[in-house]
Amino acid sequence: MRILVSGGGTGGHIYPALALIETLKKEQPESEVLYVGAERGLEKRIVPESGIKLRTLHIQGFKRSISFENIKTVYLFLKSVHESKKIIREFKPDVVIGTGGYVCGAVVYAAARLKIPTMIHEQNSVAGITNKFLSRFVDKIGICFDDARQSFPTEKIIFTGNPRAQQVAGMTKSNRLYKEYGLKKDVPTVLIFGGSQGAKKINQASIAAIKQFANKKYQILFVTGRRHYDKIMANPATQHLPENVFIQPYIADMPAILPEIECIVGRAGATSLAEITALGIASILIPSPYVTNDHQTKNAMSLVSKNAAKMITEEELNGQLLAKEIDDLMSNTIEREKIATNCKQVGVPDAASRVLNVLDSLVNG
Ligand SMILES: CC(=O)N[C@H]1[C@@H](OP(=O)(O)OP(=O)(O)OC[C@H]2O[C@@H](n3ccc(=O)[nH]c3=O)[C@H](O)[C@@H]2O)O[C@H](CO)[C@@H](O)[C@@H]1O
Repeated sequence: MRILVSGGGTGGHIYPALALIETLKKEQPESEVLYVGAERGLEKRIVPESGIKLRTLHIQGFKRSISFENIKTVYLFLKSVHESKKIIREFKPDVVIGTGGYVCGAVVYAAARLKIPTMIHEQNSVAGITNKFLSRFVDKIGICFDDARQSFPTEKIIFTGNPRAQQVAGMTKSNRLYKEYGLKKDVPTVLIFGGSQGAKKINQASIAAIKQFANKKYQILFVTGRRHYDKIMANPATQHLPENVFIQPYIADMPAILPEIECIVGRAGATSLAEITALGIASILIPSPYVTNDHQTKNAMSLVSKNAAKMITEEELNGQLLAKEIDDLMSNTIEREKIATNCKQVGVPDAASRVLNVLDSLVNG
């Protein structure tokens, strides 16, 4: 199969695409893949690191308020559609899939106009603007939450789950935390991170909680996000860290460390939730209130309502509450294991194969 993949902006749209490509390479090693991303997206770094061919487009997202920038956005979109058609004619894909983010708006739209079979993958419980726009033109739509059905034409929808779940589900404990990140062996680990970009409020609360983490029976791996790291490491509160607190800017290979994590504290981005549910890890979710239609709260509630995760709102978040919630969960093994078991029940560990089946059916009829 020749497949053109597009999606980007943030890790939540890129990692599902990469997981899909990984499964494709395993199941159909002769297939050819081209990734089209945005010049300014996180994909520019992440995709080549995975050894996948990348072409980029100069494109930007719409501002929510009316502004002059949006005129530029329309111009860049039309230019990118034109550019995408050129890339598609050169690469000659059998099928094109978009995994969200504005860049795939231009690429998938161009493919549909050229009558190439197309699919989009929606990771969230509420559709993003790009996928909503594309839903009119594409052949199939893969979803991960039943709530997303409301956003799309029923006849195109297939429940697939998020391909990243399959990548993570195949992982086993590897002692990576100890060998690569210097954490202690055989001490339960709490991972704190704010999505693929880091989250300022979660970072502030974590810094405020550092002293309260000292002398606990668990250790903390606090991942700040690359752009916040230097400032955080210059903060007086991080100068003398307790022995059980470790700080990193970013974890390049998150699936490899997740099997070693006892509890996750983080945003409720859809791809993070796919990972958490694939393995069954207890979590305390702090949804970002800054995303379209508050979709992270809806993502989080889909787990909280099944007692498959705990939740703190960003409004109530502070260092004291964060330290207390972590301590309560880490001190109560029975509750933690119950949450982890419920969490695993909602996972879709074969999601990448499910998406590939849809793509195969589009190509082979
Ligand atoms: C602010 C924003 O627009 N967020 C959206 C974005 O989130 P964001 O990009 O933060 O995405 P997710 O939380 O869904 O996924 C983050 C991904 O980055 C990985 N990771 C994170 C930190 C790290 O150090 N290393 C690493 O590899 C995680 O393992 C995960 O695979 O896309 C998601 C779609 O999936 C949406 O649900 C989120 O609402």
